Amino acid sequence: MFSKYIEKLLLLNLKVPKCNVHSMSQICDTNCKEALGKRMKVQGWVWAVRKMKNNIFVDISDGSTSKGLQVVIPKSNKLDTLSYGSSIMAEGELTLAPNGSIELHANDITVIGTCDVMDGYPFAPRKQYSEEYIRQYLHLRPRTRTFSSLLRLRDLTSASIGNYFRNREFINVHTPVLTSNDCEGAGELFSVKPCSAEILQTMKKEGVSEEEYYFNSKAFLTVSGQLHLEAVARALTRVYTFGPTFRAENSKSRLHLSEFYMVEAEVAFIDSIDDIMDEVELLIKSVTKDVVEKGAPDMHSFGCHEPQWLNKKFTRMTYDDAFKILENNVQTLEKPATYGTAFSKKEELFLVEQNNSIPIFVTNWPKEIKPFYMKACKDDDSKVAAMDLLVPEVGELVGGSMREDDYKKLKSKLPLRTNLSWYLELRKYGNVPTGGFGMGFERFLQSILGISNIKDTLPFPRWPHNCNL
Ligand SMILES: NC(=O)C[C@H](N)C(=O)O
Repeated sequence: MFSKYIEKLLLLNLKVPKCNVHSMSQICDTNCKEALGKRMKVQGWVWAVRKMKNNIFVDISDGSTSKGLQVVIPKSNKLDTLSYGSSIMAEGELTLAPNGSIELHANDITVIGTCDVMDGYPFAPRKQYSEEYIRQYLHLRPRTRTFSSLLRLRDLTSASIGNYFRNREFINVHTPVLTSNDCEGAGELFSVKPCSAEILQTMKKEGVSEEEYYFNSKAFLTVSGQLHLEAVARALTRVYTFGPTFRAENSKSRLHLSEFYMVEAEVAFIDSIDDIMDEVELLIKSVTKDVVEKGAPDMHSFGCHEPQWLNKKFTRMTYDDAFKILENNVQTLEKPATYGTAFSKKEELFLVEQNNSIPIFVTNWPKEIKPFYMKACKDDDSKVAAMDLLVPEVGELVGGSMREDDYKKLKSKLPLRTNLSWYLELRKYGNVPTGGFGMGFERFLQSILGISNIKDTLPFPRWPHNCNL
């Protein structure tokens, strides 16, 4: 296996690293017999140090895999500055330990960066810490085993989403982060204005508003790439974007972030929301299967299992039917549901729970509570062809709809949105029906990895009053 990796590099015409430093993933994951007896150089951070009678045992990790490598050094070496948390480089021979795993018998260890564990380093080996405790040290959190597993699983999931779309012939489009539109119309925008001294001075001189000077219009951080994606879908047919989106919601809940990544897809030439739901279900199940399979060691060290719904068909029901279920369960819910409003988190979670924890697509929503761009249902003008996917523990994970493609109907909904004339114009030239969806990436990670708090799904979470680090 190990030599196969080298072979692959050579095939790609890439140079095998000269310094002969190998990653833990190359050494531990391949579990290769060929590497045994070879001299290797490794580098990483120390998880734990055990001083025994003749030898010092050091567990190190470079973060490339969930596994650590045990380095064994004769005690005759003077290594006063070696402690957990320090960074080291070790050189020696790879051998098989009595338990069958690979270890490095080092004759040389260099401490690259010391770690004074008495001077505030917040983690000690083999100690369990709560997520809240670890979250206080965002800059050191990647050093913990669980969080480094999370980061690798996040990477794997993100790559798997890219592969899924490629296999399904979707084209990746980078939609802008800076925009002048509020796609969702909910006003949850962060506004952007320049703060360069030079520009500020010019603005003052010219007496122009700070907010509108730079772009000639107000600018915001995007809440969704959908509108731009609709423009590209009317040329490339099947497109997706996967990038950061921002919502100025005043919520510190375990399910909200001010900055989150969203996977959004848009498909042209479709005429039913059912096609969108089929795509969402396939995406979620394919990516989850892939992560469960390829990420097994990290899922194990992270302490999570394959989600129970993975092999079950997702339920589909209308808003009206979901509402009836809520109405019939007033006692359990304490508060009666109000028809024509969005479901509360409690109601969303209840609906999934009573469905044996199988995800539910809720369709045919009252038009008043959904954004302007959604298309009316064919058989009921008071409802829109939209869906929300509700999943266990998280509630709403995906939202999507057929888009209003009738020029006149859309125009009547746009009077207050003069800056969206370009969006309306899409319905004028070679118009086609489109539909699409958006899935919050962090909520997806929460649901497949069983993470209770969304702040533990990405390295540097942003939420109200928290943007210092
Ligand atoms: N692309 C989408 O359909 C997502 C939708 N704009 C939302 O933010 O919920």
